[in-house]
Amino acid sequence: MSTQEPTQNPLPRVGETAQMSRTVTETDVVLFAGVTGDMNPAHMDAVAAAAGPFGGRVAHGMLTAGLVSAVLAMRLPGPGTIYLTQSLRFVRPVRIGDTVTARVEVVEVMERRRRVRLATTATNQDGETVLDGEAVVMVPAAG
Ligand SMILES: C[C@@H](O)CC(=O)SCCNC(=O)CCNC(=O)[C@H](O)C(C)(C)COP(=O)(O)OP(=O)(O)OC[C@H]1O[C@@H](n2cnc3c(N)ncnc32)[C@H](O)[C@@H]1OP(=O)(O)O
Repeated sequence: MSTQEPTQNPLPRVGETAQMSRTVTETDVVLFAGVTGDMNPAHMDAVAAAAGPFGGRVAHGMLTAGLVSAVLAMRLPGPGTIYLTQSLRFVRPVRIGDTVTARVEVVEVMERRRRVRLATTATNQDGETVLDGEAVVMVPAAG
């Protein structure tokens, strides 16, 4: 019989950062439209989108936001993370072929309730911010 306490998932520290990059493809946009049902012509119809505010098709804003979710889940805090809240500002459009880097930075750790607040941003290949916001997540003690 073991008398050892079970180990807990570690909480991150304020100032820790993580990021992931992805080049957004035609396939990404079409698959995202199919999964969500968001067939907005701004994403799916080149002719209609050409007459729109961006002069062409753009990626779904929530696809870009999904890249933030991926960083939270896979890097920081990492696997097991549970989303609680996420604010978002879509600052610039993301076009097919753009390489988006989603980045998160820990700004507050609430140890007792195992909650973490993070600044969340995404930039394009030119270093321009395309999305910013803030997330609060829970880091379960186990799992
Ligand atoms: C439903 C889905 O299918 C649709 C999508 O997913 S569309 C894809 C996701 N969205 C985007 O790609 C939009 C990207 N955003 C932009 O390109 C720009 O924000 C804009 C062109 C929409 C507006 O830019 P601009 O005209 O330059 O605006 P200003 O800088 O002049 O600001 C005017 C005021 O508006 C405020 N503001 C601007 N952008 C945002 C934003 N994303 N969220 C909240 N507020 C925004 C800005 O702060 C100014 O406010 P102020 O009080 O006057 O300072």
